[in-house]
Amino acid sequence: MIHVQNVSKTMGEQQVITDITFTVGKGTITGIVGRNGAGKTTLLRTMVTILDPDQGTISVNGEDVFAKPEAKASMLYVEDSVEALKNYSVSNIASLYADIYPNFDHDYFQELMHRFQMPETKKVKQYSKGRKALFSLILAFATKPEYVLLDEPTDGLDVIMKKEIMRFMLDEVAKENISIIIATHRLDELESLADQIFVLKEGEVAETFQLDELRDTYKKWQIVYREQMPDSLLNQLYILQQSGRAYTCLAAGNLQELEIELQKTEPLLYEELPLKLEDLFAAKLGGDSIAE
Ligand SMILES: Nc1ncnc2c1ncn2[C@@H]1O[C@H](COP(=O)(O)OP(=O)(O)OP(=O)(O)O)[C@@H](O)[C@H]1O
Repeated sequence: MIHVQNVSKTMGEQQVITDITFTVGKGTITGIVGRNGAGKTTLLRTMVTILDPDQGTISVNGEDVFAKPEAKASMLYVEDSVEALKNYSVSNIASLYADIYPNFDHDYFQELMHRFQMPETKKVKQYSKGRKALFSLILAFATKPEYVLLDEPTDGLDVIMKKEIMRFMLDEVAKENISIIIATHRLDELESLADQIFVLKEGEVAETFQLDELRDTYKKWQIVYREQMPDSLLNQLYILQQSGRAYTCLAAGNLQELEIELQKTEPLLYEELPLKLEDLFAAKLGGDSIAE
């Protein structure tokens, strides 16, 4: 677990982050969302001890990262790392990583290179922007960290590449129990993946969204009727999507009572679907981006 507790940081004259507190659990995806200049990079750089906080503490698995530098070894921060190495070949960089990171798994690296059909012979600078981003992630995950911190990992990439990278990250979380912390200005790219999202505004956590809490408050149902959903129920649910007589909806309030009412309307079928943060945003904000 990572604990960020009351962390503040001033850069030059400016208070860049103020009193930030949050926790990152194992095998989860955390989004740090905010506009340019909100303090996302400063927060990530402070977490991995590149910057010293003015106040507050950061601990990983119970160890303070400033008091015990080895505590930060389980975190890997990906920040344009490939840019600095762009004149090297892929195999040179893999060897370099193997030297620096004791857990670097060469077989896994090869497997990932193969899975994403990454040409191996090239110098990294010959990769497209999307391939460079993917290569950074392959390197990161091949070092088998517990926590990966990513700064705008899909910035400037096309939609297909973004989807590929997002799927890759979800896979890693599921298979390897890795925790990922992603800083981005695009809420919409995270809301279907993240377990929790912190919205940073002018260096402060302005809003927090947590899937765990959401599960206590909401239910998501898919309901199919012979005809249409009766108005009495329709008025009590938030319809996320309707396709003919099939409704995907969000229920809040007295969930037990609502389910009884739902059963009384005799739908052809209904089932509960897993909740995602994006459902909440759709219901609360009508899909507007809260990062704007
Ligand atoms: N070395 C520095 N000296 C003075 N101010 C700085 C320094 N580094 C960052 N800042 C200021 O801190 C603020 C937050 O920067 P930061 O890079 O953390 O934000 P960000 O949310 O990551 O934004 P971006 O997406 O643009 O990188 C900005 O206003 C920036 O000008």
